[in-house]
Amino acid sequence: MKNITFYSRFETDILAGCKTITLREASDAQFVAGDRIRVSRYEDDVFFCNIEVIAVTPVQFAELNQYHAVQENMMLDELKQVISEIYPGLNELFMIEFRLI
Ligand SMILES: CC(=O)Nc1ccn([C@H]2C[C@H](O)[C@@H](CO)O2)c(=O)n1
Repeated sequence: MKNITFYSRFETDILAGCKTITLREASDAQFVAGDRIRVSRYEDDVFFCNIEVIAVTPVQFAELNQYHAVQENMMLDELKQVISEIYPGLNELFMIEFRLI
């Protein structure tokens, strides 16, 4: 089974179903609809759930909007700040939509 990691601070939101997308660089978005993925914490690699990919869609940083913020359970300014810190200067992102399984 494929694997993806999330920073541990997002674990609670994912398990609660409040965070239903993640925005990643191309090398971290090699998934297709229907993939079932093992999810673990980035910091300690502890498994915490499985997800199914609904869709993977290119999105530019400049296009991020309220929809993306709601799906990430963040304010839009906060989301842009988080993305800028993880991927400084990167405009080409991929939105991975997922559901808990
Ligand atoms: C290694 C790595 O990049 N790990 C990541 C990348 C992104 N996230 C989170 C941060 C935001 O909530 C979204 C971005 O859409 O995904 C992460 O947890 N771990």
